[in-house]
Amino acid sequence: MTRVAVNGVTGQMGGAVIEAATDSEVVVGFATSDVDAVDGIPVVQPAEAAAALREYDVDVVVDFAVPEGAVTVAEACVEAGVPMVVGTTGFDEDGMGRLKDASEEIPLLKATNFSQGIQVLQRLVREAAGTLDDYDLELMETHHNRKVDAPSGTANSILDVIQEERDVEPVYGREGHAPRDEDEIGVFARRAGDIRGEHELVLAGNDEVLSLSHRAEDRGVFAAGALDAATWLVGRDAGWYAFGDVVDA
Ligand SMILES: NC(=O)C1=CN([C@@H]2O[C@H](COP(=O)(O)OP(=O)(O)OC[C@H]3O[C@@H](n4cnc5c(N)ncnc54)[C@H](O)[C@@H]3O)[C@@H](O)[C@H]2O)C=CC1
Ligand SMILES: O=C(O)C1=N[C@H](C(=O)O)C[C@H](O)C1
Repeated sequence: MTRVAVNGVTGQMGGAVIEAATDSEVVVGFATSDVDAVDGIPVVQPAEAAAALREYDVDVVVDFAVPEGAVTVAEACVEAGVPMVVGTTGFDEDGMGRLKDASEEIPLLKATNFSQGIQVLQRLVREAAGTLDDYDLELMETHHNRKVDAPSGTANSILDVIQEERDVEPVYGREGHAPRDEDEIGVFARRAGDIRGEHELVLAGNDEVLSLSHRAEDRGVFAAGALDAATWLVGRDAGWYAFGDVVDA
């Protein structure tokens, strides 16, 4: 059974991973929270992660924390020689660079969204944006009121796909009095209630509208995808991997 450490173990996703871990075993967690254990699982401060990875004989780390915490634990994984699945979003350029550096030494798989549905949505977006190349594009995401990064990592990943197909410039929200430039893509982030994660791309033109959307119903979908990725990653060569590699396996 794969022995998993969860970074961000006291968070919403940490709890979802613990609940979803039926074919894997969560043996230790990392968090800055002032608790000794969660559901009987020992909680260790991130600064002690390298020693804990050895002590608990961890096969792989699953991360859903904050960017600075993910980088700290990635560097502990390099020290301990342990693969890492990174689910945290909202990294700046420095953080992404430090994750890439870690992937020179360990297998590291990063995904802004561990649902298979979003993987398929991104493939549909590529086809639609490339084919309907003169349609106006507008992107909206909606999440719970505790989410601190905006737009979502998933929305940014969808934008990356679109910008590989179309020469568009994001406009983050709109206010004032001005016409829409044809090379704009409006990007909107809504925060309300406990919405798990909704994403919609609208493609409008030629007297028709195409809408591509995804709604996560439970955090378990992300936890299951991350655990599948974790099991898949163990034993692979050092390098930078994507969730699409797992979905296509
Ligand atoms: N890739 C994916 O499929 C998904 C990604 N996420 C991302 O996962 C992250 C966490 O989301 P939630 O669980 O909702 O957040 P949360 O706020 O509920 O949990 C964050 C956790 O990180 C811990 N933490 C804070 N500072 C830390 C540090 N320096 N080192 C280690 N741990 C630290 C907190 O104690 C807490 O346990 C966010 O970036 C979110 O966007 C969330 C769902 C799915
Ligand atoms: O914070 C969340 O909850 C989620 N964050 C990820 C993101 O930023 O895209 C993935 C998912 O949408 C849920």
